[in-house]
Amino acid sequence: TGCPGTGMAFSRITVLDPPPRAISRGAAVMLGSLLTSLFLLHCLSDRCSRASPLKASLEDLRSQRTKRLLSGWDDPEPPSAGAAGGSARTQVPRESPGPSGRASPRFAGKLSPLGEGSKKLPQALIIGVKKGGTRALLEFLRVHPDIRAVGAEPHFFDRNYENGLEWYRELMPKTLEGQITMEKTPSYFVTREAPARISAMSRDTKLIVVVRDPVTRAISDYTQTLSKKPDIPSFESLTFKNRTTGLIDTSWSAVQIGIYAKHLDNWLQYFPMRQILFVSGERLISDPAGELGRVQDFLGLKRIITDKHFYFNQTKGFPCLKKAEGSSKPHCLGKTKGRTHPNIDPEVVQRLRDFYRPFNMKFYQMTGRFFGWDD
Ligand SMILES: Nc1ncnc2c1ncn2[C@@H]1O[C@H](COP(=O)(O)OS(=O)(=O)O)[C@@H](OP(=O)(O)O)[C@H]1O
Repeated sequence: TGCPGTGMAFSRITVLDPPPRAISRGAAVMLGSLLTSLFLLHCLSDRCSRASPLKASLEDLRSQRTKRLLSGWDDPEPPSAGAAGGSARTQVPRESPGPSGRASPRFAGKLSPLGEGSKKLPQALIIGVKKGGTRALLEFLRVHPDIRAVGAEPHFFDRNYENGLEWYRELMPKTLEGQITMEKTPSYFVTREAPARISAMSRDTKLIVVVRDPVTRAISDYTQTLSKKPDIPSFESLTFKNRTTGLIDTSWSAVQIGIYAKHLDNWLQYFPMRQILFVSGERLISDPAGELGRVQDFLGLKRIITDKHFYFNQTKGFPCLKKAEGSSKPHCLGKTKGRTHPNIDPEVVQRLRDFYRPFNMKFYQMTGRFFGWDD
């Protein structure tokens, strides 16, 4: 009646004369261990986690949320090819497949052939100004082998801050040692919270602001809105609080954004002037290589982008790249850059010039650069 005897008897019985119940128990044990081994093998090959329907649906939800957030970007210019910039050292296709296997038009980055490098938080940002020429500057900078940039506007420090720095870092292209990660979101310049938030990410962040005559900037801004909503009131009527008294409506964002001195004051509470570079939007058109030279110096990079990279496209009326980054073809910015502006009543333009003059003077004084908007 002892245990060993029972065991022997059991094993003998199962081999020689298995009763039906013993067979099914034995088979169940074998099947169970077989299935367990298979499952373990499956997990070792890293498939079990992906096979989990719960996890899959959580990931779907997460990526859907990110997609929703990203689709809210207001840059009307879809990144021309490949949303993230790349290195000239790594001549590979501009778009890399997203998690779905398809190239994501906005954030697809140009990876180095082995996908090496790591995603880092940006060390330099183009923070403004809206309609200043920020897209042109970013597209030109991306030609530099030591710059990698997100093409779309992440709007992290204004709209998406609650997503956290990890979310932000994930948007960045991979960089190798010595390469600078960049992004541009022109609304940062006028976002009250942006300086503190960027400083909290890193006090050493280099900031670039492309500025343009505030009057033409306002008209450009209005032209963009008009292209999306053709029914809006005229520029002239939006400019004034009261047309007869000539009181300018400073709460209209097209006017507000151009009061550069006021916005700059806010940045200077958090960043020293030496960490901010002002690029002339006008010179970026008339002498792109000159402005790019200043930017490369500011970023501590070798002056690789020179005159040789640009040609003036007569049809477009703007400088274009002889070879776009990662390509051998000439490249101009898209149709939404360099729009024809509507004619504005010259009296209204003059009234705006008078309005901006003192702010411009203050801005020249603060930056130590004369931008020549009030000649
Ligand atoms: N090389 C080149 N090609 C085309 N356009 C150029 C270029 N350099 C500067 N610009 C000027 O850029 C203006 C658009 O500015 P942004 O790119 O900052 O606009 S946005 O805030 O991102 O919407 C855009 O304004 P509009 O002319 O009003 O369309 C251009 O004047």
